[in-house]
Amino acid sequence: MSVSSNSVSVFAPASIGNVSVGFDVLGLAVKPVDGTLLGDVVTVTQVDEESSLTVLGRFADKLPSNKEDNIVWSCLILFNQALEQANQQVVNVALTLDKKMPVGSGLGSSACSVVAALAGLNAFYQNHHNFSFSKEQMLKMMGQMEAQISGSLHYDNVAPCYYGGLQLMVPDEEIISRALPSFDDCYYVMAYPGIEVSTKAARDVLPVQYSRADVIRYGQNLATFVDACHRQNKAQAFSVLTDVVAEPYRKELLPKYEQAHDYLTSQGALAVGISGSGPTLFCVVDDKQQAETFAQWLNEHYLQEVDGQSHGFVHVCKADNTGAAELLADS
Ligand SMILES: Nc1ncnc2c1ncn2[C@@H]1O[C@H](COP(=O)(O)OP(=O)(O)OP(=O)(O)O)[C@@H](O)[C@H]1O
Ligand SMILES: N[C@@H](CCO)C(=O)O
Repeated sequence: MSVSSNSVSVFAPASIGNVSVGFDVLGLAVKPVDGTLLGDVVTVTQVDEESSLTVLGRFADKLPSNKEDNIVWSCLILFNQALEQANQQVVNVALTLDKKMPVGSGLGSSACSVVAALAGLNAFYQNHHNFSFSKEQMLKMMGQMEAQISGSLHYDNVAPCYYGGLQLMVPDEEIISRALPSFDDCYYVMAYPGIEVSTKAARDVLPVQYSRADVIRYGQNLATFVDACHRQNKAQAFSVLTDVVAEPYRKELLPKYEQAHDYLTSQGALAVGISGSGPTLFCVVDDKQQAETFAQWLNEHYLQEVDGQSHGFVHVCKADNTGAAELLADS
């Protein structure tokens, strides 16, 4: 991708929301080991004419055709309001969204667009107008946009997507998210089956109340996982990666999920779970060859055909510790 002197392009990566044990409070950014850009790219270019939005890319036709209904446009409006409040000059920009991420996939698709747009605008103003908002201010705006599109405020996709790595949401408005040490030798096999599950629909199937036993198990699993991350104890971390909040209810929405989960677990996967609100499945291993073998199996057994066509894909990934990143010319 080439970037002209008055424009900035930012890439924002896919993420695993919840990571099984932290419903709405844990998220991990991931990147394919083969170098594929799994995420969205937004380019911001200063123009004399009115501001505009162009949508390109493999999944562009899955988005509303009206620019006002695209979350990237809402990001521009929010960012411009924030500039005015900060007494900064607002300039007209042409935005281009390269929509590489399937919508309703559980890969944090809307978060990728939100983060690429807002981080792109911030980098543009920093590079060309010598002004930028702080990372904390940016993350708050990202959360606001994610809430607008998905109907509820959860940072578990935008925080890892923006900051990179494994992020834990903390109940402090000034901090919002803390980085946890992740397991950098692990592979995350991400299998998107090619069907759409809306985040709202996947939240609607969840119970309103949970039993005391589930609450205790949830707290113990999350606490044990966080402790194991800090001590870099992989065996302990993945032995408790069991979701008692969402997976038991959401798996009904995901054809072939349960069979895939049971097969991969029986073959030695360290953990298998639903990425975000699904339908993407993630599977953790610490051996590259095993990751490739599982990826092949998931390609053959988890992807679905819709109207005779398959839109799914499988990627062998690692943790993306960079998060949103400016793309340099010709990168
Ligand atoms: N740039 C955009 N990217 C993604 N979704 C968008 C965008 N603009 C508007 N939308 C709309 O927002 C809704 C996003 O729904 P949802 O939250 O289920 O998707 P998602 O964020 O892609 O899901 P997930 O987090 O599971 O990947 C869809 O109806 C989609 O058409
Ligand atoms: N934590 C959110 C993530 C959505 O991608 C959920 O599971 O509903």
